[in-house]
Amino acid sequence: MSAHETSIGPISGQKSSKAGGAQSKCVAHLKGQCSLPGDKSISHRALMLGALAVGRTHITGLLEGEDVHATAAALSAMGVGIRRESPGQWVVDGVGVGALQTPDNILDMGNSGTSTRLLMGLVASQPIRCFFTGDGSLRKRPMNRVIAPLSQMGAVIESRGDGRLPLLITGSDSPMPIDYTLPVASAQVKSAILLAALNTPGTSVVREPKATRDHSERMLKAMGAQITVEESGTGETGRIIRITGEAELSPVDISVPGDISSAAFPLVAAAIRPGSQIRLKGVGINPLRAGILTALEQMGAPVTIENRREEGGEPVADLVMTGPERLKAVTLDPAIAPLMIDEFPVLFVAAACAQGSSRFTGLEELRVKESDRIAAMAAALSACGVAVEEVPDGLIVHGTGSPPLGGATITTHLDHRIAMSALVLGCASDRPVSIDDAAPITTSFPDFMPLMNALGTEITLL
Ligand SMILES: O=C(O)C1=C[C@@H](OP(=O)(O)O)[C@@H](O)[C@H](O)C1
Ligand SMILES: C=C(OP(=O)(O)O)C(=O)O
Repeated sequence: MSAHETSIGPISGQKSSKAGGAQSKCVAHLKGQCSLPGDKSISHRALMLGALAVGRTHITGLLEGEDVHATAAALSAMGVGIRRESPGQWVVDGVGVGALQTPDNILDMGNSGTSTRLLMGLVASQPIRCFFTGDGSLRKRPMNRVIAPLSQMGAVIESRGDGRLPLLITGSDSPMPIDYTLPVASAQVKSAILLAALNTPGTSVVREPKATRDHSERMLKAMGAQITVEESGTGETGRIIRITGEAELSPVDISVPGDISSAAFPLVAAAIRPGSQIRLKGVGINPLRAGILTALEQMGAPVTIENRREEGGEPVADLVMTGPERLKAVTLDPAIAPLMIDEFPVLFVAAACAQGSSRFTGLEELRVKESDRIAAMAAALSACGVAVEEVPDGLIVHGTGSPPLGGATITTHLDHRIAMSALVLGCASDRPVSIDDAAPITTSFPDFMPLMNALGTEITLL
């Protein structure tokens, strides 16, 4: 078996599912309990930091979606031994910081922004060269946000000219530490710099004006990196992260919690069907990811948090949602945006079923995700009879408190979150809601349909 293979065959970041649509019908309510697939952000980091550790990392609960496969395939192509032992159980034989090899082919990152930006960071401070490309969605996404700091650290990055994939990155053999203030609230940019800093002499500093998910910092600390996190005291939630390079990371066993971004779909489906009662077991509730819980509470659908515990340095709990008689409209504080950035499309669905006008702003980042999620959801909701107003940095959703009309086929634009949000909308609409392409769902939540249907939804492939 070559280094690029696992016991289940070659690791590939390519889509395996056939294109085809799906449809969701109105159901009375959702009932039951389930566990969610592993957190996507933590899964990427477990593979990458495992790859840089000296020795063997055991991972349980790894998300086996296409985005995480893209990360595994790229690391494998760079000489890291990665093996799948059984569902969710993976072993990574780390090569140590600074010991990755130039892959012998282009790295296809599929649909995954996190894989691309974090791996660019990893490559930036090592004397290797990688070509990165991706699917039609990823090739439209902005990479200048990582190209700028990584170039300052010494990497040479050639892109198509507009800072988009495909690009070629030549890592530096004498990288320089950086003191960098993030111009956008982005955990991907922060993590790219932290990964580059690991093989850079001296101390690098990342200043984030608004706190973003801190999975990289937590895992780096657990593996023995010299990293400190300080509140910046600038009024907002800012932080200053300092990391000292030429590090040696020690492997740790990583248990990946359930993904709160995936949990948002059954939570909202239950919230829009009165009388629903669901329990989602073992979901990560890192405070920098848990904005969806605050938002749903403000809409009159509080989540009960039970059995709180800590697993692998991350807070975890069981989440119980009881579908309320009616949902209230909300004007959400824009400060919450980084704490639930990927959950907005499905929160817009909750707002469509609420009584009154909800206002969501501070969401300019949603326009540069797998699709322009503000435009895509505005189109989806209005096609289903919901009045919306698009603003440059957000969406106003005029809910009437009665079920949306539905009856439309929604264009998913290669975006898993648009696909799943539209299917959640169908659970509470007068007429079925269809999507043109269900394949993107496998990027983050391959078991979405069976899991949702076990809770009572009626979602079928077309
Ligand atoms: O760091 C991560 O794992 C992620 C950060 C977020 O992106 P940004 O950093 O672009 O906000 C999020 O949207 C993405 O799904 C995962
Ligand atoms: C934005 C997302 O992922 P990525 O940036 O990794 O493509 C997402 O999962 O919603």
